Amino acid sequence: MNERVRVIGAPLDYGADRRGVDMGPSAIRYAGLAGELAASGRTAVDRGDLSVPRAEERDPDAETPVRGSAKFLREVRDVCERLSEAVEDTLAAGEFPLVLGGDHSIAIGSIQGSSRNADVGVIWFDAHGDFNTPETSPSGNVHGMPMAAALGHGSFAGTDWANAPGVDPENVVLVGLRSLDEKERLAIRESPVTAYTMSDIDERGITAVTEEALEVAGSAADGIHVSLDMDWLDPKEAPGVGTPVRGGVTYREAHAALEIVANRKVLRSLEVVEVNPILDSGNETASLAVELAASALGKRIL
Ligand SMILES: NC(=[NH2+])NCCC[C@H](N)C(=O)O
Ligand SMILES: [Mn+2]
Ligand SMILES: [Mn+2]
Repeated sequence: MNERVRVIGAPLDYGADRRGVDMGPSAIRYAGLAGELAASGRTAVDRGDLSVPRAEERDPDAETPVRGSAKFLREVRDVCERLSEAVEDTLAAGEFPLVLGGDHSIAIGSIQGSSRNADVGVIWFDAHGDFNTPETSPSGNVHGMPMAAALGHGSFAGTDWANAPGVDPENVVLVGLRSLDEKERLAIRESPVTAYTMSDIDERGITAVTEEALEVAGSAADGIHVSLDMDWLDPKEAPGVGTPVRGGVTYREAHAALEIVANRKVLRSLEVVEVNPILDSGNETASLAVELAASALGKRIL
């Protein structure tokens, strides 16, 4: 893993129907990101935020190049294209990309950038599968689609900006699922991706599940992209998210999982998404996002 960390903010809220998640990068920095990265033994450079046009000036239903419903897809595409380049440049410079969301649609850009000309596995810590397509999505929100977009499902097939050909679905692992839409559920079952629900974590424990996830994702030759959706955690720990679902992982389980990720030394890129300061209480979700990023990057107590 590269010692120098490059922080890239992606203050995008077009993929979610809740405003406020665009303030995530700011809240995460305010919660002490720089200090925690230093405490993880990393040298960090903050490249600031990608620019995102204001939503008030945009038309959610402006014509999009796909069938079905995908709100603000043009805007999501615009930001993801620039994010993909930023992540690719970071890796080319020998630095580690840490992407701050923004809603989860930014994963389309970070996964593509991380896997450009590389063989990369993905671990997706999330209450949701984010495996909808514009055809199956009940909401039309693109933050429910990034995993399907990366793998080229539905009308994302053959869309250069969205697909990540360097990611083999055999090396994709979803961890912590507890809220799936009906068609999304079938798509996950039919796909070669590996999925662990909260019941798997209940039965086998977070340590065994994370180790197995690393085994599966880690068979990709060039490392793993970890996508951490803060709604993976129980809403009691992380209230500041747009789509909370009861019954998530605890504070300790989340730290344990990310420490195990760090121990493997296969992490290639990391993103933390869906922090919504408007819905948060006392910036605690942003603080937790900072702590968990530090654990993933190797911070230890002793
Ligand atoms: N990244 C997220 N928080 N995704 C939530 C997705 C919710 C729902 N499954 C949808 O597609 O609309
Ligand atoms: Mn989620
Ligand atoms: Mn998500």
